[in-house]
Amino acid sequence: MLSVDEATRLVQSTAQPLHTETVPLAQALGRVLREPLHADRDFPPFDRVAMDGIALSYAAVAAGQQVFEIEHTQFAGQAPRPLHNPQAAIEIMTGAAMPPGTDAVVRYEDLLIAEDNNGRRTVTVQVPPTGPGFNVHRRASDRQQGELLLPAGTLLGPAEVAVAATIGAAQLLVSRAPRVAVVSTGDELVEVTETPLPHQIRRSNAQMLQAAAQQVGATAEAFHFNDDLDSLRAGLPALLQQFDAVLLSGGVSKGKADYLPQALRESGAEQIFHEVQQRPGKPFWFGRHPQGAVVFALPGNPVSTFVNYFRYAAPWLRAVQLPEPTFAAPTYAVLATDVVFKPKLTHFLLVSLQSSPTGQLLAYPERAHGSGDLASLLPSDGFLELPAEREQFAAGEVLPVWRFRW
Ligand SMILES: Nc1nc2c(c(=O)[nH]1)N[C@H]1C(S)=C(S)[C@@H](COP(=O)(O)OP(=O)(O)OC[C@H]3O[C@@H](n4cnc5c(N)ncnc54)[C@H](O)[C@@H]3O)O[C@H]1N2
Ligand code: MOO
Repeated sequence: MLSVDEATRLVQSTAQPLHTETVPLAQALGRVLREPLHADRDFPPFDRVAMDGIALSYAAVAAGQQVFEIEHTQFAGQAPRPLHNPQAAIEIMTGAAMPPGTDAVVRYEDLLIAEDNNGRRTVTVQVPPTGPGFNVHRRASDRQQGELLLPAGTLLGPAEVAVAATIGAAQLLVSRAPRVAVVSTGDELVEVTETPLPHQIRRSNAQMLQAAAQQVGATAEAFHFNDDLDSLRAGLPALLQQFDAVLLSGGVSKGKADYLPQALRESGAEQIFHEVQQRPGKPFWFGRHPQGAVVFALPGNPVSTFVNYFRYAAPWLRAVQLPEPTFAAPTYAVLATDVVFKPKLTHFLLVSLQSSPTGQLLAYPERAHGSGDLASLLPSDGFLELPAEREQFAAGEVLPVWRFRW
């Protein structure tokens, strides 16, 4: 049977970059940038006043001057008017451009302003600036015009959206969202809005996969088939041709109604593998339509579907949005208790994660009644990957962790 590493390599080998599209900045969150973005101006674009107070020439302070006449007041957004008399000062606000002739700023907290009967205002500097540039955010001190800010392949979060906004990138070239068909199979499954009979359950896996695919920037449509070879044969070919990925749950193990591997093959999908040396999720079927979708047919037990989605499908859905598909390396956590797992299978162990006072990420195994225990996902933050070669895992061991909650 295929190892988890071999299965991972085969899944990764099917990732091809998706085409691009242009979206308005307001819709770019969570998308992957497919063009490099450079600074249109220096950051900051002018010598920026960093404190509310007065701007003056440091040379006057260095010469021992403490009292300055205020020539005028300048607000942010006003074109700067120069300082005429180098022994005077300009009252000034944070965000304004430094007026020509000034090079240092004194905060209101460090000065006293007095006004005489003629409305003439003078300022006494109580805490002098220590040099030119004091309380000034210097032009180009952060980034220079033309510098690369966001390379192609950057995942756009709020910080990236802000940087795109500041350089005037109102439209962004991003990866097209992966189009995903989410397919549940099974006669026991009813709609979420229905009241199940005693022997039925609601279709939770399809909702889960749809939500999870949306989380990585995909658009996901849901479909359902009963355990019936003819309806699978009739419905699957269109899905395989129209979508980038088809995520199925259920119908892939040894049951008499587990028709999916056969129906997928008859619908034009090539099997790449069936069954991986892992728990949960051993019956995982993976394949591809030569002109269409990559197919993740995940075992139907809810935890099995969930864990296998995050272990194989989510990284794939992220990778195909990159200019050159690459797969993020796993992160690591410290096992908090001893664990014994005897089968010769890679074990995906549900854990909750806590940061220790010494800065370690500690993984606490969560109680779970096997891969049918949907509710065991609730206290869990991710799953550890325990290698198949060993049975005993000691508290303190560092192991790969796949997080589904941050
Ligand atoms: N003889 C064997 N039986 C089973 C094996 C095996 O190796 N030999 N493997 C077991 C393992 S491991 C798993 S996992 C399951 C997976 O089987 P299927 O992928 O064929 O899934 P189903 O039988 O269709 O369903 C399993 C279970 O999950 C529930 N389910 C399915 N779809 C959904 C959904 N959309 N929402 C909520 N729940 C769903 C379904 O009702 C079943 O209870 O097979 C073992 N059997
Ligand atoms: O894949 Mo099954 O989930 O081992 O129970």
